Amino acid sequence: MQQHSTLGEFIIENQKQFKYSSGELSRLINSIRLAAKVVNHEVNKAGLVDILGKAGETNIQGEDQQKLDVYANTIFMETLTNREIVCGIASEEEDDFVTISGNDDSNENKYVVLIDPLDGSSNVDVNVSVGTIFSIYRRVTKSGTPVQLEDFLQEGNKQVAAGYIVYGTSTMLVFTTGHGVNGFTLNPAIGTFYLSHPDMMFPENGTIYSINEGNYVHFPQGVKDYLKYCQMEEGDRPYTSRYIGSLVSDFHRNMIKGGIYIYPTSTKAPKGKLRLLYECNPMAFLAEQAGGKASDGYMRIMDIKPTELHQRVPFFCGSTNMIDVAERFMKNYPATADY
Ligand SMILES: O=P(O)(O)OC[C@H]1O[C@](O)(COP(=O)(O)O)[C@@H](O)[C@@H]1O
Ligand SMILES: [Mg+2]
Ligand SMILES: [Mg+2]
Repeated sequence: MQQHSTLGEFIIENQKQFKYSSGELSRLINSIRLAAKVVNHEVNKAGLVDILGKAGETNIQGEDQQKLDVYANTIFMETLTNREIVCGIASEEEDDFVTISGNDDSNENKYVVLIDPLDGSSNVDVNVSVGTIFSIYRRVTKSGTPVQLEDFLQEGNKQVAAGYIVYGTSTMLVFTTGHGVNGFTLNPAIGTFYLSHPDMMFPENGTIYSINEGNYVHFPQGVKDYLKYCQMEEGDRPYTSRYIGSLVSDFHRNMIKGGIYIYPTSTKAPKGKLRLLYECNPMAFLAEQAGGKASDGYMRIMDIKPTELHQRVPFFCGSTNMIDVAERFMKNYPATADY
């Protein structure tokens, strides 16, 4: 595909590659593109409008919702609902999944979307890059009937598409439909996404590690051992520590430069912090499509059978050789998280 073609052209050009290509998935990705532009507009002027700070509510995970969490959630929910292209949506900011029924109460649409409307919430007020993460599945229950929990609790290896938007120095939409990973940069002057990063690939090796070392004393021994390994004077080590605190932004940097992101279990978070369905599975799909790897330190993230909508898992994601080494340290000790 010729570089700098628009996202719209790319979608039309590649539609025939899309599994079950009936145009529905294209319309769905186009709607995510639209919602991304609306949210981007608000993020870019966050200090000027009343969108900073806490919303005064907590979500089902007991986290204080930021105003931008709520705003982004509303925009993505409305954009996807109004276009009647999905039969159900699950979101970090919604307690339960939302059934989208058509005018006649049934819904022939075949896709469900799982979304983290605003990723990196702790960075919103301090003007550090944040993102949105999405994951798309075909429903498994009969179309025309109300969507069920089982339509959302599918293994990551069943995803038909996944991606993220990073609202950073530039705004990019990066996604996969199972045929590689492509990145599109928004030209804010004309509101159009252009193909700027075709066929993105994780370097097999990297020298960057991303982890919140402030939790070091609470980490499992395998993680402590791996961090010591990263910091030793040997070969291409010590590695460089880089941690933005927005999964999307840390992942994006590591995919371009080579690196590993780890959010492990800890005595404070025995199952880890990140959510399997709308954070780890979509990033794992992208990582694998970009020649990288994603696990919980022991098993492939996308083979984990989900049991709850907001379940958390430990997350190791990045350059293949770095994940292999980290897993070798983890496998010296029994897994602590069970699901
Ligand atoms: O502040 P911590 O504990 O290091 O956690 C940071 C991690 O939590 C997250 O902010 C969780 O995502 P949300 O902001 O969507 O809740 C990740 O983006 C990030 O990598
Ligand atoms: Mg998140
Ligand atoms: Mg979030």
